[in-house]
Amino acid sequence: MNQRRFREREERRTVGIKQWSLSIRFLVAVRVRPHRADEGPRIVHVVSDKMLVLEEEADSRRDVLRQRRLNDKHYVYDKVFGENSTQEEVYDAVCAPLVGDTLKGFAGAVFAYGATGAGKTYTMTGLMSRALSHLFAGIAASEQPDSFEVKMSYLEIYNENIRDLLNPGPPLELRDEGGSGAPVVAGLSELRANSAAHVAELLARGDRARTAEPTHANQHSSRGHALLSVTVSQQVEDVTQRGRLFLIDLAGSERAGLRARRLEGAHINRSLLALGNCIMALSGGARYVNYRDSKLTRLLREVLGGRCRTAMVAHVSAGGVHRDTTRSTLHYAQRAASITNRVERELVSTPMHLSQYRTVIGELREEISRLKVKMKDDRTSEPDEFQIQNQRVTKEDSTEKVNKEDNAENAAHLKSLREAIVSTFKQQMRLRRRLMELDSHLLGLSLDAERQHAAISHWEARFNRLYKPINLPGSRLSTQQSYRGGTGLSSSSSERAEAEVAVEQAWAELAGVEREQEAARAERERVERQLEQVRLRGAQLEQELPATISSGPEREVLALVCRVHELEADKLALQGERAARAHELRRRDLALQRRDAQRRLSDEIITRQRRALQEIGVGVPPELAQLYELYQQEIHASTYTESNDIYTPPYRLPPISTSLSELTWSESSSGSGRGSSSGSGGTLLDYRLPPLAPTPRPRTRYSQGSATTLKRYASDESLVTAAHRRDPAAP
Ligand SMILES: Nc1ncnc2c1ncn2[C@@H]1O[C@H](COP(=O)(O)OP(=O)(O)OP(=O)(O)O)[C@@H](O)[C@H]1O
Repeated sequence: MNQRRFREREERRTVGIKQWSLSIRFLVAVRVRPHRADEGPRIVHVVSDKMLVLEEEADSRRDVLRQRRLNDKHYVYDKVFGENSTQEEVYDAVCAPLVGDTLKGFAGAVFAYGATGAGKTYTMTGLMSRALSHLFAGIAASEQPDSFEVKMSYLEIYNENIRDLLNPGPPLELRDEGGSGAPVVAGLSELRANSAAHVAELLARGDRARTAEPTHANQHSSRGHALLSVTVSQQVEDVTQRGRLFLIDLAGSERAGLRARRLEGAHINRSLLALGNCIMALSGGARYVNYRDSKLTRLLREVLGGRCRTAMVAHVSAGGVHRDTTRSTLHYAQRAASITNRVERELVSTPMHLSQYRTVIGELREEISRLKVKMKDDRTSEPDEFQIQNQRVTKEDSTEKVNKEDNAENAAHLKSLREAIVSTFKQQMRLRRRLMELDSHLLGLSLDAERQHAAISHWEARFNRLYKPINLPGSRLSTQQSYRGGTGLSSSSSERAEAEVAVEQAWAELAGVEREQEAARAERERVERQLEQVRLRGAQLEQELPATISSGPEREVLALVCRVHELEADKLALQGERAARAHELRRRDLALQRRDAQRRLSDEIITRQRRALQEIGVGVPPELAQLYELYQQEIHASTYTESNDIYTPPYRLPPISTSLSELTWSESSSGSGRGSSSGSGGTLLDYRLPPLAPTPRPRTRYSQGSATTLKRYASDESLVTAAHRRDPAAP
């Protein structure tokens, strides 16, 4: 392709680039795969290039959890590609801007997300070949095509094992290079690509080596994440500029339903969850992002955490049989998209005092440059006011020559002093930043450790009987051994295998985290000592100032430099506070997530209990009905406060008024009602519901029927369930 054609094409592509506004670092697009006749009615409708509608079930009255989803849902993204979209359109809007970035020495990434058979591989195949042709065309059209070198590697992560797709063999090890360096896949082949045709051949070879199996939705389903990495190096004078493009075809996001696939599914879900967490943390401006949770995120640390642009193309099928997976994909994508927008809001709400500091620092810097310019002018032209006054008091008989020599000597001394002070300031700033980074890293590591402990506790709780016999608190190894050696587990062997993998990984991660904590603490101490030395040196230099400086503007410049330094230090201190606050918020977020999970379970319990009662024709005692109603009001009240009505979490308890009238236990039928209620205990047991609230509140506190008292307990699920449990037995 010659230069003119390349430019024409580039101009066309700028449309896509413009759509990708600079404020969006993370672009979220959705592509709808063409509908097939065997997939049920079409339920996904593309309304515009940014919006689509998901039709919900028309008749869901029998499923109360779904009643709130009766209305069709609208979803908005940065870009929506309909069923007739072409590979070229997707490429131009999503990938072309990143290829432009790669040629300029930046990194970029595109992820294909979605359930099995939704079209991820189809899209990525199109993007991969186009991206590489575009790269080679860009290089050929450049001024110095020979200064470029293109290398590619292609790997697969399957069951947390890394495989080289260009040179298949045993699993490869992912090694942390230490510090903040990107991890390296030991032994991964990185081949030099000479042309688009050569690349096509390499890609085809890699695709053949991918792990694939037929699934219910796709005869040729890729079971692992495939990651193509293209590195473009350019020699610019004596510097090598390096751009990188990652194109990632993620494994299907659906839950592995088949038992045989449970482990595979656990690994897929784990890495997709880790990826989602990283994207959310990054989009939310978090200072610490946990990449350690999966190999996928560890490998993508460079691209996710750097200042590069990333795109996610979520894929959905238009047919009704895929409704659940489609909904879940749309939610995942919407969550990422909505959080991206929140970044802008957070920037606006930067604390006022911090922005004031910035303004003052900016003003001071302006002042410094003004004075510097002035000083330069003064030295080369007229003497300044200070010098004029100096000259006036200087004795008439002093020779001009002596003055000049003195001035030159003074100026040289001042220059070296100023340089020394500025250099110590810079050193101090660098060390302070490093300290902050280390603090933030340590905070993140403690969160990381907490998460791993939580994961271990989860499995411990689930396999309680396994842990009980050997209870040696404080000794991690022995707990682990007790886990391995334990018996009496009632779960299936695949569950046991899943737990074993998860617990082992959690312990390994924890050991890694602890090692990293130790190293970070040691480094922190070292940096602190260095900082103290530099600060002492700075103070000594500052002490020299009044004695040696005779020029007013010079002194002023140095005083201002000192002031800037102080303010910078204050700014860093504030940023540190902010990081600590952000850490606290993340901790609370975790707690909220747990509360949410508990609430969802409570909703589920209540719904099932009601369904069970309805099925056996048992009424609900009036006070319990009232509690239901209050619970429902509480849920509605919290839903109201949500500004984004488009995305409503699917687990809210639906309105119950209609069904309530059928269920309400009437006073006239109280005797039989109570009798049936006690019968319902057996039915509930048949459903194998877990034990209800452990500590029922005294009945008198809610049986009085007072609205205010009831309101106080309305959001307390344990009370609702406790009420339910106690009522059948009530006299
Ligand atoms: N936009 C599209 N236009 C035409 N056909 C498509 C499109 N997207 C997907 N297909 C076809 O649908 C089938 C499934 O697509 P694909 O293999 O890309 O799904 P996938 O999401 O990668 O699935 P898996 O996760 O199981 O690998 C393929 O036969 C593919 O050719």
